[in-house]
Order: sequence, then C-alpha cells, then structure tokens
Amino acid sequence: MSLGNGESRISRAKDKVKLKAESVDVFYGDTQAIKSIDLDIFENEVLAFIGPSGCGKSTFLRCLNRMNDTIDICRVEGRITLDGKDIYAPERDVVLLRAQVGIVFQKPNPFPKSIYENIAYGPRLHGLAKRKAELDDIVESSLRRAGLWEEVKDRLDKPGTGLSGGQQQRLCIARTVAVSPDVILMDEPCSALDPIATAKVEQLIDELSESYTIVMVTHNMQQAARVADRTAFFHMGDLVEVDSTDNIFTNPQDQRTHDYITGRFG
Ligand SMILES: Nc1ncnc2c1ncn2[C@@H]1O[C@H](COP(=O)(O)OP(=O)(O)OP(=O)(O)O)[C@@H](O)[C@H]1O
Repeated sequence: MSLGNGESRISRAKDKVKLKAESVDVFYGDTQAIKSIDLDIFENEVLAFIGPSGCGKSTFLRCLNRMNDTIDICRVEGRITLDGKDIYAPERDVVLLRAQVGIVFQKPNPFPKSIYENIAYGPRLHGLAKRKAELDDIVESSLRRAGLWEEVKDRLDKPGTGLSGGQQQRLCIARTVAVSPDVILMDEPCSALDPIATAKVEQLIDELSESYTIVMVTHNMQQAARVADRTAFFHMGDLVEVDSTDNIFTNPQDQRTHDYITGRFG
C-alpha cells in the first residue's frame, strides 16, 4: 500500500518510559483476548495500535487506565506501571488514575450539560480550582488546547450535545485535557467524523503530543502514518511488532504485519 509522499511523521527522540506493560494477559471469562504483551510507551510519543478487527487493540488500550474494570467478566493479569508505579495496586485511586490517563472514545460522548459544565466537571471533582475565576481559566485553556475556543466562546452555556460531531469530539478531548492528564488514550477517535473534522483532530493530536503521551487505536493506516511516531501491530491477541511508523509500513519484520499492511487480510 502506498502511503504517499510526506505523509509519514518524522520520529522524535523519546527516551523516558511513561507506561510499561509486562506480561499482560486479558481474559473475558475463559476466552483469552490478550496474550502476554510487553510494551514500553514513551513520554510524549504518539503510538498507534493497528490490526484486524477483534485482535485486541481496544482491550489492551483499556488496560492502560483500568477501563476494563467496568466489564464484569474481564480479568487482567501481569503488570502495568505509570511512571514506575503499578496501576493495578490495591491502594491505587482509580478515579485519579483515569484523570492521569484519560480516554477519548470512538463516538463523541459529551455529558448532557452545557459546554462549560462538560469541561468544568472534572476539575471540580478533582479540586483543581478554588475559585470560579480559576475554573473559568481552566475551561478556556482546555477549549483553546482542543482548538474549540473560538467556535464556542459565545455559547458556553449551550448544551454540548448541540455541537457538530467533530466539535463534540474536540469537546471530549478538551474535557480530558482539563484534568491535566499525562497520557491520553484514543479509541478510534475519528471513525465517526467526516474528513474535515478528522483532519482537525489529527492536527490536534500532533499539537497535544508536545504536552502529552498519546496512544490511539485506529483502523486507518494512513492515519497511523500521518500522526504516529511508532506503530504497534496486533494480531489475534498478540503484539506482533512495534517499531517506528516508517519501519512498520515500509519494512515490517513479521509476515503477518506485511500481509496486513498490504491488504491481504483484515
Ligand atoms: N466486553 C466483552 N465481552 C466479551 N468479549 C469481548 C468484550 N470486548 C471484547 N471482547 C472480545 O475480545 C476480543 C478482542 O476485542 P477488541 O474489541 O479488543 O478488539 P479490537 O482489535 O479493538 O477490535 P475492533 O477493531 O473490531 O474494535 C474479541 O474476540 C472480542 O470479541
């Protein structure tokens, strides 16, 4: 598959490990969905997860902020650390963890509240603002970071659900940013968006990677090539290989990766 000229992102040097997965297995009841995955995720990188439907990309992504805890039959084994600390340790505050490792879903899911309240909710919950003026500042800066401020500054009291799909997705990104995360997980964040809204979110991912570590699941290989420093290929619960996005698309080491990127399956 040709990715076209200039589409691949130039890798920046990354060295500090932000998230580390060691021998991670995930089961839904008796069925194993993730098989002994080891992966280092570096600070401020954009890492894309690709692979055929059902290979476990979303399952593994959800391990990184314990979203799988919400699925009764799901069991996670192994060890995942954030800045060297076990995120599955019994004393870990999961609400705080999910602020540190925020998540943006495929379908924009604003709260049925005003645009302002969508952003203000998290900072209020986590006690990040003492006064209304501080909260106003967080709301404005988060919306600015998500590239949405100019479009919504005169309608902050209007429902978030009244925005277009692309605006709603940027509102959800602003909501994640508002609680000062370290990592932002994105599960196919553009799959419900049109090409223009997709381009805006991709541009935003590039800007946000200056400040945050970003891990995204995508079905769109061109999108991985445009936004990701590194790409990880999953197949039937295995992490087959992870490398610079350029290497994955031009010189994959595993036949399964080769077959997938050349469109032979998936
Ligand atoms: N809540 C669940 N209960 C039971 N099995 C599940 C659940 N969620 C996922 N699975 C199973 O785990 C496996 C991996 O699914 P997962 O959604 O992680 O894959 P994926 O690579 O993200 O797929 P897609 O690209 O289609 O979203 C699949 O076999 C799926 O059926």
